[in-house]
Amino acid sequence: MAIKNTQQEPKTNKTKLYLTGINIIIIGIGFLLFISFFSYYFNGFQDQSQITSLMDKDVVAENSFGKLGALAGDVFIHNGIGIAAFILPIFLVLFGAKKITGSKAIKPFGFLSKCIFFLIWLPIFIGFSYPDHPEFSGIMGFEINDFMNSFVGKIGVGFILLISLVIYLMFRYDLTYDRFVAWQEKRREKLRLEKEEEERIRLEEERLLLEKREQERLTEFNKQQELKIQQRVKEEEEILENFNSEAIKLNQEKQLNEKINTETIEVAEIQPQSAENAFGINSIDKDDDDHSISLNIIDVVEEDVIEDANDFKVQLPVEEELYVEPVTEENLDLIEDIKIEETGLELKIETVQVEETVEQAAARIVSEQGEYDPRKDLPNYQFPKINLLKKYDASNTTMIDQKELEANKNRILETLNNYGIGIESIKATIGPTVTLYEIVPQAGVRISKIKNLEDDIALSLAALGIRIIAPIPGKGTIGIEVPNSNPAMVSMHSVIASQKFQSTDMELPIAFGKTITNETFIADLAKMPHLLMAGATGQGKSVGLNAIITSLIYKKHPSELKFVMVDPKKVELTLYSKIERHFLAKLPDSEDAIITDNAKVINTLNSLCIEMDDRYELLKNAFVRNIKEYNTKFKARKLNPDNGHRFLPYIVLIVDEFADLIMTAGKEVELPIARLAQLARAVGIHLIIATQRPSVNVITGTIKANFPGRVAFRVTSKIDSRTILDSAGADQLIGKGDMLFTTGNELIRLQCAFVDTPEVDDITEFIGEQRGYPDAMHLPEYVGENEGSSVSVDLSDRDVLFNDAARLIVIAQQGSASLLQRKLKLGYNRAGRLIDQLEAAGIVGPFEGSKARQVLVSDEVNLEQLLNNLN
Ligand SMILES: Nc1ncnc2c1ncn2[C@@H]1O[C@H](COP(=O)(O)OP(=O)(O)OP(=O)(O)O)[C@@H](O)[C@H]1O
Repeated sequence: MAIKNTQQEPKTNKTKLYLTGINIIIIGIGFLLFISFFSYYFNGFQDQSQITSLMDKDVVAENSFGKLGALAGDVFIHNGIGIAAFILPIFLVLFGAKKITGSKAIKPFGFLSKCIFFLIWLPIFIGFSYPDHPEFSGIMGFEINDFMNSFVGKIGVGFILLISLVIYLMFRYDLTYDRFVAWQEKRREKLRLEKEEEERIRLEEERLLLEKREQERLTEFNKQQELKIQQRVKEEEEILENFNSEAIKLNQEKQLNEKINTETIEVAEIQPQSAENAFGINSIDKDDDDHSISLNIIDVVEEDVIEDANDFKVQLPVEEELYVEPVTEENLDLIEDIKIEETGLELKIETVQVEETVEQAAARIVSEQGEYDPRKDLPNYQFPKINLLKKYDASNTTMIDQKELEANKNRILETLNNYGIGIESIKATIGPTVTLYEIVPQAGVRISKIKNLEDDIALSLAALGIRIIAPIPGKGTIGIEVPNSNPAMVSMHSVIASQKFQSTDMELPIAFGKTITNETFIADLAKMPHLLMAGATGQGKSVGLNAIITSLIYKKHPSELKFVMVDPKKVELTLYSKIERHFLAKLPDSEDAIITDNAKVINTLNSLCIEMDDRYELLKNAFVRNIKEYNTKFKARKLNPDNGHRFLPYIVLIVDEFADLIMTAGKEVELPIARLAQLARAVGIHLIIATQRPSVNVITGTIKANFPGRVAFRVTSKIDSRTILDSAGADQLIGKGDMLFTTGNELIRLQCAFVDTPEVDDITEFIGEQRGYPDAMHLPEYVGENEGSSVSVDLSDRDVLFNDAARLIVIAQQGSASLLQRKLKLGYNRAGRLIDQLEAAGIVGPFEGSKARQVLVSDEVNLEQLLNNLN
């Protein structure tokens, strides 16, 4: 057997060799035909005329493959199928190559089956489209087309060609109508996604542009601030220089006095021990009658001449020699001892007290008077009672019934099942308005698949507001939030009365409402530190604002918290005017504490910026970093109120309709808001801004970046939701206080607590009837750029400090507002106004940029005359 096998092998090899040879010939023929066909298109016309005499030896064909090539071209192209004839040599080459290599990648019959249709269709099509070029359609294509043309007409031929191509493609590519529709849908989806992406990019670009502009504006603002500071520093340096030259003058005078003293002592024949010892003795008067000497002594500690004070009477006979020690704080006691024990002199000396340190002084005052209690201003103030809030019907809080739960569960499972998604387990958590179904999908199910079924699940549950959280952060499950058919109302009463709120130690606790697990949810505004609220109209924004204000009022004493309320809608916050004297802050010259006029908003916001700067100054001087540390230090009486220190209440700015403000006042509002949002957190100024329209030109990049706390009630579009929350979701809420809250991390779905207008009315009434402060807290004055110009100065309405300011300026011969600020302890604005009045009265010259103003009155005598004239 083994021998037989070895004999067979060379035989098979040989067959293979033969076959390879044959296949090489086939490939060769393929190439030959291909080149012949190709060449035919260039030389076929010349060869055509000689085609009948090709057998004649003298006839030379132009074709690259000679007569044979010319013949092949004539048969296959001219008399055959035209350009479609190229299919044949390609097939031959592929066939031969396949047979030799055995490669699966080469599929000659696959190629042929794809092209066979075109062997017929293409010649007819070319004959139909280019009847003047039979060399491309071949006689066959030309004739068939001609025949069909006479039979069904030109349109008929075109129609048949088209139909046949469509049918061929349908079979070839399996193109059913469903697939066509699916393809269409896919295309539409792609277009939609592209559009969305374009929109996103556009919005992003818009946001970046606005941010850039914002940045530029802020840089400009900072530059101006810096210039102002530089000017102020310069003014102060000049004043310091003046003081120095004054000091030098004084020193010279003092030295002159010393000289005179030495001379006086010489006259009295009392020699100081040394030259230094004489320091401190201003003059010595000798009285010969009662043998006494009066020493007029300079207070060395203060380095100031204390005129006719400290007149030490030294009782001694003139003959006795007196050694006067240098007068310093330490040796005053010593002198006293010496005078009584050794010399028997009676020296009347004021006792020098050892200075207390700040800590010691604070401890002493605290032990005498106790810590500073800001609430002592209104000692009898009563916090609003909990029963002012309505409980609402208990049946309102009944939970979702079992049947609904079961039905929802089944529908969810069914829907997922229809899409081939298996579930391992499902769990329901019932919230006040929404029930959360948590599902664990079977291994291998893609989360995005479930997320995509959001609409299908909503459809099967026939409910609005389905939100799918895939996955729930930190849980590894997928959440499907389904609104309850009978939502329960979360009353403000229930959240305020909750243990969590009552025992919280947050600085500014806000009880928003309840979570999906029915827990009371409280957040600290001081930590947030600013809050942005958005929601379409009627979705619970105003109720939300009332809930926030109510929470704060229930926790804070009027001395600890002030609201600045801006209400362009004029009706939402008016109720709070009753607590003006307790909880509100306003500009000194405004009548209403609730600001409804947009022009006033600008002044108020700028005034808040001044308050912020003032507070930063106080914090800096107290060496603390934030309001909490500052107030603790102040309560411990470590900060002296004489140095301007005061207890700082939190200030919460509430703007009800921000979009309206931006529309009317634009950048003038945006700039101070952005400044406050960026800087005010440490000094206890917090912002709550609500808007119906969360579009990018209302909520600009800078504002957004500084408002990490966001609340979204229901909005109308995904884009709005993205603008406010940076993600979709708010468009799927169900309204009526259903809200999403975030501080930058996860989104929390909450049911906002409901507080009705009559309840707010009762609370404000309760507080308003109690004794309050004489007026709302006054914010620093702000004089707008236009208001402060000298044109509007009315000299008949001069500041009460006008005369003092004028004298100060004339004595110092320096027209600077900061001098007035320091010496008269004024705010920047009042000092600025005084300077304007002084200018109008002709006491100082006009504003000269960075230089101090010129003083036009040379001395006090002239000034007094001028002031008399003015009076
Ligand atoms: N937390 C809530 N619980 C129950 N119902 C609510 C809640 N919040 C709002 N609603 C209902 O929705 C209605 C509209 O709420 P609200 O006035 O707060 O809307 P809004 O967003 O301020 O509208 P607008 O912007 O037009 O002032 C309320 O009258 C109330 O019936």
